[in-house]
Amino acid sequence: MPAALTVTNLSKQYNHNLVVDDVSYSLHRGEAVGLLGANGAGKSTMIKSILGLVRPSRGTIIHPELSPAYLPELPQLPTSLSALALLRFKCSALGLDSALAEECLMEVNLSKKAYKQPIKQYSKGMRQRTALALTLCGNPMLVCLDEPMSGLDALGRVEILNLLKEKKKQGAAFLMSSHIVPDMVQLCDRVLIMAHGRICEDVLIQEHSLEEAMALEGKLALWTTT
Ligand SMILES: Nc1ncnc2c1ncn2[C@@H]1O[C@H](COP(=O)(O)OP(=O)(O)OP(=O)(O)O)[C@@H](O)[C@H]1O
Repeated sequence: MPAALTVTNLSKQYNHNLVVDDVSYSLHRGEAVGLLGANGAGKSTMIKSILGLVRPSRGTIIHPELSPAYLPELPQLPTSLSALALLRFKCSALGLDSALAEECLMEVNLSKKAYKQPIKQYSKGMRQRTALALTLCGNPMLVCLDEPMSGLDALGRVEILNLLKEKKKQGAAFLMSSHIVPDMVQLCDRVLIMAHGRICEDVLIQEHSLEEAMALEGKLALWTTT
């Protein structure tokens, strides 16, 4: 099966600061890969390079998707629109039936009474659910998520993890950056530990268990203190 994403010898330098340093990995359909590392390790820069938002200094990025779906770390939503209007707009841009807009909002469990309210009246978690619905609308096959659980309460995190697991089962490939290790372990099949722009370790996740999350926290601590 062809890879959903292949990154080869990717580097990004800002002036004299090498923030992504000769990184290579691939991601297959139905696979989720996590990016774990301290603040400034280069996770967001790597994701933005894949999306073409940052021009790499060196290396190649290959994916069959015309434009991968993206949830930015700080989603900017048009706050005068309602979630429903926004999702209808996205459906029509993708050539999909606008009736799907409501389904997308139901998937992320946005409260029904918020559907027609302007986004400026939403809480942080409601905005995050709307941004996730927008990202997942149309069932994209390659999805880059930067801190997807940001602002979600405990139940919301479980709901969204279950949704992402379901999309993964349907064949979507995920590249996800997060600081919440137990969430990452639940979804991801591999976790790349990053420090100073490099991949220090590629950790296989087999059981998706709390024990694996604790072991991963330990490995992360080792790499971020050296
Ligand atoms: N536009 C830019 N110009 C110059 N330096 C930048 C730019 N964007 C990011 N950097 C630098 O690149 C490095 C990596 O940043 P990046 O945002 O990729 O880190 P991160 O791992 O996503 O961190 P966090 O966990 O805090 O989100 C940091 O040192 C940051 O200051």
